Amino acid sequence: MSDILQQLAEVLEQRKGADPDSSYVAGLYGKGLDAILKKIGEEATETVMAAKDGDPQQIVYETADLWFHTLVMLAQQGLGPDQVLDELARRFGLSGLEEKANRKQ
Ligand SMILES: N=c1c2ncn([C@@H]3O[C@H](COP(=O)(O)OP(=O)(O)OP(=O)(O)O)[C@@H](O)[C@H]3O)c2ncn1[C@@H]1O[C@H](COP(=O)(O)O)[C@@H](O)[C@H]1O
Repeated sequence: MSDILQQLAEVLEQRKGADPDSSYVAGLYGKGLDAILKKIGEEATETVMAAKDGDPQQIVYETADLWFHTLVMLAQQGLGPDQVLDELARRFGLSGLEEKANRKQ
């Protein structure tokens, strides 16, 4: 797995239980799941708008914001990037149609 995803996941774990005023992530945890999900929605919209504008730097910036907030959501739910990467690895090599067929079972 990407080193930075692993390192970031570890920091996100460390922020659990921290004073909400002590950091951005601790503050998000303190606000609860709905606040985290709201950020994901906002960052997804900003990513879409960046892609429509076609500015490569902005697309990367907004996608990083989206990934980051998704990682916060995973951590809040007791999950991490490992599980998502494992799922992508499981799908790798399957065609889209095979993956779709698997979902129906
Ligand atoms: N990668 C990030 C990261 N990406 C984005 N952000 C924050 O996510 C927010 C993005 O939201 P917006 O673009 O809407 O900006 P904003 O208006 O300032 O957002 P709000 O504060 O109003 O929600 C900003 O506050 C960014 O600073 C991040 N905050 C933290 N990290 C990582 O998380 C680690 C832990 O962060 P702390 O808990 O703050 O120490 C840090 O060491 C970083 O590695």
